[in-house]
Amino acid sequence: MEKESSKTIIHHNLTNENGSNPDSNESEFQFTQDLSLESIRKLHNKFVTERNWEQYHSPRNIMMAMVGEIGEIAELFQWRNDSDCQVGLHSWTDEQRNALGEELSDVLIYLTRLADRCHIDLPKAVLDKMKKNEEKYPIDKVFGSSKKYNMY
Ligand SMILES: Nc1ccn([C@H]2C[C@H](O)[C@@H](COP(=O)(O)OP(=O)(O)OP(=O)(O)O)O2)c(=O)n1
Repeated sequence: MEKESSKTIIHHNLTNENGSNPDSNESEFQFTQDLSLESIRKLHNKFVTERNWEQYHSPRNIMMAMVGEIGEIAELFQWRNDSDCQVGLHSWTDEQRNALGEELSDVLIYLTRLADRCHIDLPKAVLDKMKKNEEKYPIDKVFGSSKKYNMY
């Protein structure tokens, strides 16, 4: 049987038999299409090689850089009240939203770099993990509940 691409598998998981996503409608938030983890890995690899920075990019250094960037995300949220942290972050200024986008990007860039430096095929690992999550949390058992799997 022909091997299904990651893209096809994701499409199957997110759509019903009519090809539409049962969990969303057209007006809901979506990402820009078609930026794969592999393309991020390649772009960043080029950026690093052009600067002769591979020597600094050990798995441990990249892991620490990623944690630092996660701290920068936490800083953008710290001391805000609940009403300022609602879905969509509509009360944030454009400047604050741009800053968040930059920090999230730094984390994603370092995450793909960390997977690359550890020779972990991240897209495959994500699909495998999603499958495991689905098996561990069957919809009929967990619907509407946020308990951990060992509490059912
Ligand atoms: N040795 C490095 C340094 C930077 N970068 C790349 C990956 C990140 O996307 C971004 C991080 O850059 P900075 O360390 O300058 O961090 P910030 O952009 O968060 O700046 P600041 O710390 O001033 O907020 O640059 C990298 O790959 N390797």
